[in-house]
Amino acid sequence: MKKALTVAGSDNSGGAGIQADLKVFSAFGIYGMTAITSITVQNTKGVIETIPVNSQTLYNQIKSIAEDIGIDVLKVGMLQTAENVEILSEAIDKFNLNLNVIDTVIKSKNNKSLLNDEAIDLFIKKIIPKSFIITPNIPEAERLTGNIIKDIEDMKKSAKELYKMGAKYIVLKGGHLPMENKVFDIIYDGKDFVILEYPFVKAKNTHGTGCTYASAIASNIVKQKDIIKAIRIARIYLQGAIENSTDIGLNHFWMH
Ligand SMILES: Nc1ncnc2c1ncn2[C@@H]1O[C@H](COP(=O)(O)OP(=O)(O)OP(=O)(O)O)[C@@H](O)[C@H]1O
Ligand SMILES: Cc1ncc(CO)c(N)n1
Repeated sequence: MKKALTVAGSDNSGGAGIQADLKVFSAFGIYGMTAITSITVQNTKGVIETIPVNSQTLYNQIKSIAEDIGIDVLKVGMLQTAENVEILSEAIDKFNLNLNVIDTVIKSKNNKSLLNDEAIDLFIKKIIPKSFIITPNIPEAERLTGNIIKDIEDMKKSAKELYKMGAKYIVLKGGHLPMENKVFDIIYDGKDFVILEYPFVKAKNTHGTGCTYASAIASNIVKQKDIIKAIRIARIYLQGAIENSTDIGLNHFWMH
């Protein structure tokens, strides 16, 4: 059984963060493990409170798993503090966590900060160059590049600039920019663009789509070498989770 570690915040409402990641790993038959960066208080309406975990405790959580059970793939979500960014960078080097999916979480849907302003430059400097895949949404890509993104051409331009920051694959998610009832994700590997096009679903609650997508990608890149195929499988799974969602949120187990 492949083993995945998620380094992320706890979402007590179960839709995003650590809780979503563990559901996704389970749906794909992956053994899921956690290193919690922040305890958040949230519900279907949004994030109410965030309490960061001490960065040494974060490091110890990663170390205890890396030195014992082992980590086949790493998924990273909310980090909240500069100290957590710094310690994660050390842990990636120390434990060779090079097969990873880094979700560039900056803000929640209700605009609550999930990565402090002073941590963003450090994240660009220390984490993006060590990333295998990064998965920014449109506002995050705008914040990281300084660009304004209004259409697919803008998405492609920003994907190229994000690639130059050092990740091997960029998955620029277009959920915030629906066009004619369609959503587009742009994948860029430094050479070619792949565009994934899906119908926009008028779901009541899509809380946690970003976390769910990133952990589905992590679950699949550890199973097979064709990265584009792995991302496609993750996107099909995500669409099913959205289409089968309820008022509470995504249905992570729609395949079962
Ligand atoms: N209503 C929708 N219908 C279909 N696909 C969607 C919808 N909303 C989001 N998606 C898809 O979900 C994925 C995540 O997109 P989005 O840009 O919303 O990420 P996110 O903002 O990081 O998510 P979150 O912050 O809620 O975790 C993308 O693949 C996007 O295309
Ligand atoms: C813990 C956590 N991570 C990420 C997000 C972004 O969806 C959230 N709302 N909560």
